Amino acid sequence: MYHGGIYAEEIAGKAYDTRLLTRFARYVAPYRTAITAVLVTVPLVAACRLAQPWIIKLAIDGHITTGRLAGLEGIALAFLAVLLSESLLAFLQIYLLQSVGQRVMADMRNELYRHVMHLPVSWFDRVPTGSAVTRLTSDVEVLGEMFASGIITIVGDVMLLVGIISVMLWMNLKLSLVTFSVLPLLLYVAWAFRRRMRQSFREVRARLGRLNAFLAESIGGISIIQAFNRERDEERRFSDLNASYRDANMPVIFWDASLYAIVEALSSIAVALIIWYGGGEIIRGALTFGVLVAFIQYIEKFFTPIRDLSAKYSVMQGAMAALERIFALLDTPADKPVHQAPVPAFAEIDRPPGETFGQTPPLIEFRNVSFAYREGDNALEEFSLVVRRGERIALVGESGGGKTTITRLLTRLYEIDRGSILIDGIDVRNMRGSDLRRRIGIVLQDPCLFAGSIEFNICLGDEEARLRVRTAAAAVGADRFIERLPQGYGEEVRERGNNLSVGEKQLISFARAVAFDPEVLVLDEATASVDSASEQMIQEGIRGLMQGRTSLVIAHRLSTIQDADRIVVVHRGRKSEEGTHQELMEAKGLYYRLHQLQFNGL
Ligand SMILES: Nc1ncnc2c1ncn2[C@@H]1O[C@H](COP(=O)(O)OP(=O)(O)OP(=O)(O)O)[C@@H](O)[C@H]1O
Repeated sequence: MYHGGIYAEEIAGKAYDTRLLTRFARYVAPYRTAITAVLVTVPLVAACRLAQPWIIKLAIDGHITTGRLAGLEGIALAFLAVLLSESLLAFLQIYLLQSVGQRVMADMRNELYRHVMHLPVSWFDRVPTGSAVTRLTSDVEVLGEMFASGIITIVGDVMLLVGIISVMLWMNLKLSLVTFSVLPLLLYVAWAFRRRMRQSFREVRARLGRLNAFLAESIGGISIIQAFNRERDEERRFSDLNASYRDANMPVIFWDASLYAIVEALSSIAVALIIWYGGGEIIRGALTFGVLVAFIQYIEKFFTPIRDLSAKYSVMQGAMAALERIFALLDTPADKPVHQAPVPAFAEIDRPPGETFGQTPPLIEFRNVSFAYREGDNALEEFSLVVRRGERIALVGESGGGKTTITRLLTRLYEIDRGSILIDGIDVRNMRGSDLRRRIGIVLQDPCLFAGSIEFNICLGDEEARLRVRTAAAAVGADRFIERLPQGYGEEVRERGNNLSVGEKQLISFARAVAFDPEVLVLDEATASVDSASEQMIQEGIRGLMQGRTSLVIAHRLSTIQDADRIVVVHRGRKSEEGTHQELMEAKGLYYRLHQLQFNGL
């Protein structure tokens, strides 16, 4: 009797919204045959339920009280047939409804996942991961609940209620009015209690959210918790949150149980009224015994759907809220559009006098690029950089200077606000995201590994890259450790690569970049310190990685970039210096100071 469940959050809105349901109908349309079959069963089930008390009335008035045995078996058989038909039809209805529900949910999850995969990275900055996961899981689940106990069953309940009221009125007007005298109270109780429960549900939902967030964080950070002996403390905090969640559930249980009890009591009162009034009528000869029994049965069939209607209404409200959120997510524009309006091409850009590149444009050019993650807080300001084919460029500077931002803009994970970024003289906004990213390989600071084999982690399922897995691993020197593993390239990587060392994870991510054979390589050097043997292994890997490629390296250890073609110092979103190691050391500027700091601790 715990209707509405944890999905009853944010229930305030409509229980029926034509716009949302029309759009939702598109997902149900492929299963229209099953839905039509369900729609046929709905009135039939209602008719079976309606017929049972009527058949009992016929048996009592026509045979039992008159002592006429002939024909009684026929009536008993008819009763049995109606009961069996009802069971069979109800089975069909529930089975079909729920299986369509599961199929629709699976389709929606697929569509949502496909969509989320193409959303711009900036969207994930705004929306917490947990919220995106909720859309794909519990929000979709609510729609399943709508199938199981919403929409169509409501239609069946309403049909049954209208049927019962009509039959009662037709059988005996006065007796019906006596029965219906408890109705206003029943309706009031059902709605008032349901409203209280909704308020309590909201609290339950909020506290469950807090509990889940805490769990995710503490399980994710278990090694830190254990390393700092925080287990006891964490247990206490969890226990408090758990108790608060338990307590929030108490009012819900109270109102639910009360509603159940009160509806039962009211239905008993209605039966008592019928026995009292109907009994008198029978004695006076104004009513038959069969009608009285039928009335008592109808009352039982009448109260249950009324009690459940309010719960079903909550399910519908929850479903409308879920649909609203799901469609809002689907309407978030995916991947950045390829700009149709002319973005200035290489030849059209105003250049300062004296600057020429001849006929061939450089491979990469940042031209006066400005960008802000948050309005008014520029992470990059008027940044310009030219990278020629085959060059090895190092980006250095203090933390938070904007180095990573430069690489994100180049791969169009974020859109620039002003200026332009050109590749081979073509503005990246005129290129398709997928084409652009095929040309640029990226190695992130934190090597991201997925559950699957080492081979899968190198090629990520791409067929072309799969052919290059072994040569790529060999190029970065990852083959040595992979071949020592019991399963070699088939060795399973556990969650986030927990069974591999930091250096090994790095090498796999290098091999991945090589396997995709990009023209340009962007490498965000890891800041994590590894022992000197691993360090040497990684440096060798990096050399293999950059072999014959144009590269842009974000360097945290200046020792690794002294032979770069050019070093660019990024400071507070601007380019503050540019030159070779030798030139910058001689200039005695920011680079020189960073160098002194790292090597001499000055
Ligand atoms: N997703 C984001 N949303 C909002 N602000 C961000 C985001 N990513 C970075 N920033 C901010 O932008 C600025 C530049 O960050 P960026 O990551 O480019 O620096 P960085 O030079 O790469 O630093 P590090 O060397 O520590 O990696 C910082 O002030 C940072 O706080």
